[in-house]
This record gives sequence, structure tokens and C-alpha cells, in this order.
Amino acid sequence: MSSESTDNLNSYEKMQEIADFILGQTEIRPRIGIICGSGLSGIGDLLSEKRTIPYTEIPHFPKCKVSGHRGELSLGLLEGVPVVCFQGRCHYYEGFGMSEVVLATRIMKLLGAKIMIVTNAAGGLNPSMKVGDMMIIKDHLNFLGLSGISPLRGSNEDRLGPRFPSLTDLYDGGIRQIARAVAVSMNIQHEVHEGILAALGGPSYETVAELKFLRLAGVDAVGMSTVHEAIAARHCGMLVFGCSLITNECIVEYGTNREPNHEEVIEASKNGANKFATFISKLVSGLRQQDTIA
Ligand SMILES: O=P(O)(O)O[C@@H]1C[C@H](O)[C@@H](CO)O1
Ligand code: HPA
Repeated sequence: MSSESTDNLNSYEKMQEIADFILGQTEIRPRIGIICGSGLSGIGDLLSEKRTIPYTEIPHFPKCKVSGHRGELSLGLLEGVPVVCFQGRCHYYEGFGMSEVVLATRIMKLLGAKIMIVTNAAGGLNPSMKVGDMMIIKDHLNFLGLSGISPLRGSNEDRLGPRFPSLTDLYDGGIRQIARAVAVSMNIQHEVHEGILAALGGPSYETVAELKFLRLAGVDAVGMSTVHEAIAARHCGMLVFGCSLITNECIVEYGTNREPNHEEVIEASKNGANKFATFISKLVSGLRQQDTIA
């Protein structure tokens, strides 16, 4: 299996080689890095002065294969701000090692990004959330991390960040405030929630008992990605904004004859993609106006 983990991308020199290759393809010097979740690659279509590079052309870059992920990155201007947009991510459940899962995050740092915007498709567990709503991530519960599966496991690369980083206020409060204001300006504040994302290993969806447990623990939405990238971004000193598109309602009762599936996730993200992309681009505009990316 070509996507099987080699987990050998912890080498700073290899990451620098990748970053140098990308910088050699464009004049754009990104201040913000964006990771697009399932079905959300359309954010990259909003870029002007765009240069797109398929992951297959980038040395050492892992090739993700999940449907809904394009497998390319685009550099360009979003609302006049230089950004790099990763249209496709590698998931741990695909067999990638953590150094591959967070490679895009570390590369955006080496490209010069100060802020990471990380997005995903997620199941809505809080009953107030409907399919098509968004959730600004306030904090996370990382079930892999709690058991020691971390992108920071292994010898620490001091050129990236410290051995023992704090994750307090991981999802930047100032950026969340700007995002809430954007929701009001778009008159979608009733569809934009703020809450706790639980990260599970996947690729199976959750059992009813697991979901009941997670709800008792204060979880609002569930996903299979994002938190590892957020940890790696904090480790290397970037500010983090996370946002989920709610693509399915979690099934919390037995015998309903309903069950989650990836086709439903992709369909819902297709339907919500335009609004989601507009929300993210207005957020980038807000960050520029507040000089957060200076
Ligand atoms: O890449 P994300 O986290 O958006 O993708 C979600 C999680 C699984 O890959 C898939 C489940 O339907 O969508
Ligand atoms: N559970 C976990 N991950 C997901 C879901 C879900 O219901 N929907 C999209 N990603």
C-alpha cells in the first residue's frame, strides 16, 4: 500500500527541502496556511494569482487518497492576503504516521505562515447543531492524544518548538472573536456555533454508547482529524483557528435505521462549501484589517 506509514518525515532538512521546492514555484510568501477538510477544497478556488501544485509533484510529500480531498496545494492571494491552501489532508486512519499527518502544518510554518486555519467535516453531537451549520472550535478532546498518540512523540526538533508545549487556549481567542463578528456580518450567527471537537481515530464512525459518553463529557461535534495539526501548529508557534462544517447528525439512539456514511458527509460538504468558503475568506479579510498577520 503506497500510503502505508513510513513516518520518516521528522527530518527538518527534508521539510526544508520541501518548503524550498514550493517557494521556488511562486513569488507568493504565505502569511496564513489553510487546511481544507473533506469536500472543502473549494476555498482554494477563491485565490487570485494562484499557483497549484499536485502533491505528487512535491518531493517526499505523502499522497492522501480519501474521496473529497483533491491532493494538491494552491498558493495565491485571498482577500489580498498571501496564503497557502492545502486541498487535501492525510489522516491517521489511512495508515500514515503522525509526522505525515502534520507535514502540511510544518511546511506552512517553513513557508512563513503565522496563522493556521484548519477545517474539517464533523458529525454534530450537540442537538442544537444542524447539517450545514458551522462550529468554531473552542477546544478539543483528543482521544488519541490522551493515550500517547501524538505528532510530538519521539525526539523533539528544537528548531520547530519546545519539548513540552502548553495547549492552553490552543484555539486563539482573538481570532475566534473576529470569526463571530464575521458570522454576524453575514447574518448567519444562528448557524455558527462555538464548541468542543472530539477527535477519534476512525475510520469507523462512533457507536451509540460512545456518542452518549462523549456528550456527557461536553463534546459538541466529532471528527477524525484537525487536532493533530492544531497541536503541531502550536508546537511550532503558529496561531490556530479551527472550524468544522457539520455534515451529519450523530445517531444517538438505537434502532433508528439511520447511520452515518461518507457519501452523506461529502454531499453535505458540497452543499455547504460555498458559504463555508465565503466565511473563511471574510475571516482572512478580518485578520488583515486587524493586522493579526503583520
Ligand atoms: O478530513 P476531514 O476530517 O474533514 O474528513 C472527515 C473525517 C473522515 O475522513 C471523513 C468521514 O466521513 O470525513
Ligand atoms: N464522526 C466522525 N468523523 C466525522 C463524522 C462523524 O460523524 N462526520 C464527519 N467526520
